[in-house]
Amino acid sequence: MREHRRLLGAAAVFSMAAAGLSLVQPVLVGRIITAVGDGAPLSGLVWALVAFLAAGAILATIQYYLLQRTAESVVLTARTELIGHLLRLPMSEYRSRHVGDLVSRVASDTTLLRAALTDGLVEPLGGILVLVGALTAMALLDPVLAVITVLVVGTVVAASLHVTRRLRALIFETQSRLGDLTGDLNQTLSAISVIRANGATDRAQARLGARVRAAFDAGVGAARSGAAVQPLRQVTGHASLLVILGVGGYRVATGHLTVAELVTFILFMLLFMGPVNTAFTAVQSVAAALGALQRITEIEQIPAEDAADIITHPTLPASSAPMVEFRDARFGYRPAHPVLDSVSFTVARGSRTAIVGLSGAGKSTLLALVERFYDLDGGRIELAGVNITGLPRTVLRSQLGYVEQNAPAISGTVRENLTLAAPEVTEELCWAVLDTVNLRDRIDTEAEGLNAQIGEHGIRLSGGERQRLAIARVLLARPPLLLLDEPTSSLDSRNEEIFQTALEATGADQTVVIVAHRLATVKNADQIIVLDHGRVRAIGTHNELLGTSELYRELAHHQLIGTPN
Ligand SMILES: Nc1ncnc2c1ncn2[C@@H]1O[C@H](COP(=O)(O)OP(=O)(O)OP(=O)(O)O)[C@@H](O)[C@H]1O
Repeated sequence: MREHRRLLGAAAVFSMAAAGLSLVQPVLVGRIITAVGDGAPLSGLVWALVAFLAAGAILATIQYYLLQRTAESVVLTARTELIGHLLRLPMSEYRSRHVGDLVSRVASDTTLLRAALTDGLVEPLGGILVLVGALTAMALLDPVLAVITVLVVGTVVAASLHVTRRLRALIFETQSRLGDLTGDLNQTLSAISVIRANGATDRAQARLGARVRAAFDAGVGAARSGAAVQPLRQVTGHASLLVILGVGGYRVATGHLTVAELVTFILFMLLFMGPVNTAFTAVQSVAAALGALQRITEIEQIPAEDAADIITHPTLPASSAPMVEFRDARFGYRPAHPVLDSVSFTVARGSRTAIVGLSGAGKSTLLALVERFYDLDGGRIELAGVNITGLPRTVLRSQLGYVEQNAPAISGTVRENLTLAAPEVTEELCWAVLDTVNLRDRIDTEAEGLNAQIGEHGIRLSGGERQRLAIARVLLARPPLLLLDEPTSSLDSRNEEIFQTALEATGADQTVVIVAHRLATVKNADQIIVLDHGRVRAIGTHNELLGTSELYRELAHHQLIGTPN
C-alpha cells in the first residue's frame, strides 16, 4: 500500500508539473502573436514555446508510466488479497456459490479498478490545476467570456452527472451477469461428459445462450447510460467554442479585446475543456469501479473460516485420552434439518473404526465435522481430549489424513498430488508408497514419471487409480488419524486386498476411521458404528453386531453397506 501511495504521489507531482507547463503555452502564443503584430524578434519566444512543449511531453510520458504501473500494482494487490481470502472462506460458501463467479471476481472485477485509478484519481489532480489556472487566466483576459464559458460547461456537466448516477448499479448488474455466465460455463464444462452422454448439449447451449444474452442486455443497459453522456460531452466542446467565437468576435469588434487576447482566451478555453472531458471519463470509470468494488468487497466481507475461532490450545497437548470422541454431537446443513443427532462414540488410539449405514445416513458428514469443514450445532468433538473448536485449524488438520469420497485429485503432477500434505518427502519414499498401493507400474508407464500431469481433477487417471493415489497421499504423510471415506469404492478385489494389507501395516501409532461399503473392510474393524438417519443405532464388532443389530444384520446380509436398500 505504501508503495502505491509513493508511486501515486510521484505520478500526481508529474501530472501537476505537466499541467503547470501547459498553462504557460497559451501565454507564449499570445506573446508571439503580439510580437508578430509589433514586428519584434520572435526566436526567443518560439524556442521557449518548443522547450515548454517538449518538457510537457516528457513529464506526461513519465506520469503516464507511473500511473499505469501503480494501477497495475493496485490490481496485483487486490487480486492477491482476494485470492488469499477466497481460499479461506467457510466451506459452506463454496457450496452455495458458483466457482466461476468467484473466478470472475478475481479476473474481471479487479481489472475495472485500474481504470478508476488512472482516469479517476491522478488525471483529475493535474486536471484541477489546469482547470483553475486556465479559468483564472480566462477571467483575467475577459471576465464576461469566462462567465459565459463556465455557465455553458457547468450546465452540461450537471446534466451528465445526473445521467451517470445509475451507472454504478448498471455495472454491478453487468459484472454479476458475467459472473453467472462464467459460473454456469465452468460447471457445464466440468460435467461435459454427463451432458454429452445425456444428449443435453443443445439444452446446455440454450441455457448458456440465455446467460450470454443476460450479460449482453446488462452491458447494453450500461452502454446506454454511458452513451447518454457522449452527446453532452460533444455539446460542451462545440457549444462553448461557438459561443465564445461569436461573443468574443463581437467584443474584438467593439474594442474590448485584441485578436491576440481572443486567441489566447480560446487556447486557455481549449485547455480548460481538457479536464472537463477527463471528468466525463473519470465519472464513468469511477462509477464502473465502484460497481466492481462492491462485488469484490462482498466476498472480502465474508469472515474467513477461522475468523471467530477462540483458541484454547495453540498446540495439541500430550495426552492418553481417546484419539477421537463424539459427545452428543448435533449438526444440520440447514437449521430445521438435522443430519446428525445425539451422536456419541469413542475411537481408541491405534484402533480401526468402521462407520456403516445406508446412503444419506450422515457418514461423510461425520468425517467432515472432524475436519471442521462445518461446526456442530450442539455437543462436542474431542481430539486427544481437546475440544477441536479450541485448536487452530492448521494444528487440527495436521493430525488428520483425509481421503474424501470419490477421491478428488488436484490438477498437476503425480508428485504434487502425492506430496500435498508432506512437501519435503524424498523421491524414493514417493515410489515406495506408490508400490504399496500398486500404482508404481502405472506411473512407470509415464515418460515423466512422478512429474507426469494427471489432468484437471485427475482426469487422466481411472477412478480406481485416483483413489489409490489419494490413499498413497495419506500413507505418505503418516498423520496420527486417518479419515477414509469409502476409499475402496472404485477398487477391484485385488486392489482392495492390497489396500487392506497397507492399512494393517499402518501400525499402532495411527488410528483409522473408515466409512466402508464392503463387508471385507468392515469385518476386521475393532469397532463398527451403525449410523441410521443421523443417529448411532449400534456399536460393536462384526460378530457382536450380527447378534445385536437388526439393521447391521440386514446390511451385512446384502454385503453392500452404504447403498440405498
Ligand atoms: N453440503 C450439503 N448441503 C446440504 N445437505 C447436504 C450437504 N451434504 C450432504 N447433505 C445431506 O446430508 C445428509 C447426509 O449426507 P452424507 O453425505 O453425510 O451421507 P452419507 O451417509 O455419507 O451418504 P453416502 O453413503 O451416500 O455417501 C444427506 O441427506 C445429504 O443430502
